[in-house]
Amino acid sequence: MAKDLLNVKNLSIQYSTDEGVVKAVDNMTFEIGVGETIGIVGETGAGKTTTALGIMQLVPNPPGKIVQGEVIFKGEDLLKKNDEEMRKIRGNKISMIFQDPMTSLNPVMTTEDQIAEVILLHQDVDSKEAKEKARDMIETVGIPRERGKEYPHQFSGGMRQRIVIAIALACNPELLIADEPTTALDVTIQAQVLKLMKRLKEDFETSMIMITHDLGVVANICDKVAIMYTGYVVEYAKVRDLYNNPLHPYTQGLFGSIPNVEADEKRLNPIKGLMPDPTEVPEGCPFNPRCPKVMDVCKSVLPQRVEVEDGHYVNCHLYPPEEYQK
Ligand SMILES: Nc1ncnc2c1ncn2[C@@H]1O[C@H](COP(=O)(O)OP(=O)(O)OP(=O)(O)O)[C@@H](O)[C@H]1O
Repeated sequence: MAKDLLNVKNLSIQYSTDEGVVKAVDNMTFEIGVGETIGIVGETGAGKTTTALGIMQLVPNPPGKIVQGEVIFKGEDLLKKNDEEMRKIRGNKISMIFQDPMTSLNPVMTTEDQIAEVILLHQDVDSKEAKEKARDMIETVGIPRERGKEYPHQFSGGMRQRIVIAIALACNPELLIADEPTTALDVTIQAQVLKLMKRLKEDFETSMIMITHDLGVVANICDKVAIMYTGYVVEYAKVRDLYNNPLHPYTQGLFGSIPNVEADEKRLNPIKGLMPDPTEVPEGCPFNPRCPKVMDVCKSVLPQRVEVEDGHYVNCHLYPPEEYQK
């Protein structure tokens, strides 16, 4: 069993809005071992990005606030670090890749200068060495090193995202957080970028959090997965266990929403209904109004996390703790 690099414990993050309080992340717990990748999956608004921002201490405050929890990175709680300490960690030990590469790149700076800037900030090298390392990174992500002299607009979308990956990996971070890194790209380019990320993660032994709404991406790249619904993790397991034996009706619904070519199904079975208004999440289990297996208890009592098989956790009244507690 890999040693834990990151332990997120009971993390809760809220936003105060004019409409009321949004519990964007509610009592979230997961861990990542060295070299391991976890997928965080959920529909839009489930709280995936807020989880990432919480780990990086980048939740905008106001309106956001971390109300409880711990984010233990290599034995130290990041939530207890000050701005200066966090600046040294971000981009160096923990990096983040966002959905749209254009928002992360500076349009008026050459790509090699942008990578070199990060290296200079965190490593004890002069600018010539930093530039050389930057060109090495450009080559590592599959772009000819001479193109480092070019500006972001001279690259295609897929190449820009490769540059963003090069920036994120420039200081060989121990943890990479990728927030829907391929969503803005064409399907064929998506596959190439994912393949690249998978290879780099293995070469550099980087641990990774992959935020996505795509279960295919998870199957491809992740070791573990947390399924989120309205800020709340409903199921958490090794990828293989979750795919072989999805327990939560919401997870089962997500699988029912994927076209299955082999089964030659005529129609999909999308989950009925919509995610609730984030300021008016239903009492009890937040999924209860959409759940095909809803019981009375689901409408008033929030289910607790139960370990149904080794390392496979679910929050659902169909799995009462007394039956599964060892
Ligand atoms: N700055 C903010 N102010 C108020 N509410 C916010 C803010 N940022 C996020 N939220 C709310 O918090 C909840 C979680 O949002 P978050 O962006 O973390 O979800 P997500 O799962 O990453 O969604 P997406 O896939 O669309 O990025 C949503 O209800 C969202 O409206």
